[in-house]
Amino acid sequence: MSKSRKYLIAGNWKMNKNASEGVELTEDIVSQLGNETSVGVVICPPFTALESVGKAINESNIQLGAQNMNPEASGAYTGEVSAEMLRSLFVTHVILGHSERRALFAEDDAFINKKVLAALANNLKPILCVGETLEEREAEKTIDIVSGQVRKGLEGVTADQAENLVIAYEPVWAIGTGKTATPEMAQEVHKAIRSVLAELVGEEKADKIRILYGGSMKPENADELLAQPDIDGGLIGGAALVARSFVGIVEAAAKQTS
Ligand SMILES: O=C[C@H](O)COP(=O)(O)O
Repeated sequence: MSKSRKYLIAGNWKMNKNASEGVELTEDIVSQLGNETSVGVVICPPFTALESVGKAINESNIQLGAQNMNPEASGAYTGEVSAEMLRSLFVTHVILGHSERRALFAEDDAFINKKVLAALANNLKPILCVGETLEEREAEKTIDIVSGQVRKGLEGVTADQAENLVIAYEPVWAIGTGKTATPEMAQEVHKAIRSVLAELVGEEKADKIRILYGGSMKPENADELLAQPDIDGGLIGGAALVARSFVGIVEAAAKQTS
């Protein structure tokens, strides 16, 4: 059964690929994807490869995403990059609040919220990442944790801005571990996220927001995950670094829509 929401497959390269390696991978993805337009595709390379990858996707339907940004417009923030700087490189999406940034760089919900608001104010589509740790899952706190992250991350977002939002549910214990949430486990959380979104921006708008799954997604498990009613795509880490795997996941999404 096809959904009204267009699937979105986003590749998060994390700290992998320099500029020339990024171009090589992108060219491979572009040639394997051909004219696929039924699925939205975003590639999120490191900052240093944004410009060259942006040129390599120029003629294709692929969009460009960044992996982070600072909420301030400019100033003395050594090492940081602003929304406007990303826009100047034709970036359309930005991953915010990834669990690696929360855990390794101490980003909290309030800071992530500032970034979400700054991204939206600058016409960037935030991909807000949420997800529970293994300890939280075992303590049966998953829905509370994830709902809280969505509420705090989206504080101040208006219903009019909702169409530009993307949420990614990434159970921390499934990231880069080869362990995937079962489709049923993921669907339960995605459904809960959609009801929080409905509370925040109304049911009609919430129905249009894409909620991606992330955590060891690959062509072999993509069909089942993407078939779930509230899973609208994937945020792909490891499998996005291999053109065939990444394109395989896009093809799985395309199959769902046909
Ligand atoms: O942003 C992507 C996620 O962290 C998933 O990474 P993974 O596919 O390597 O598990």
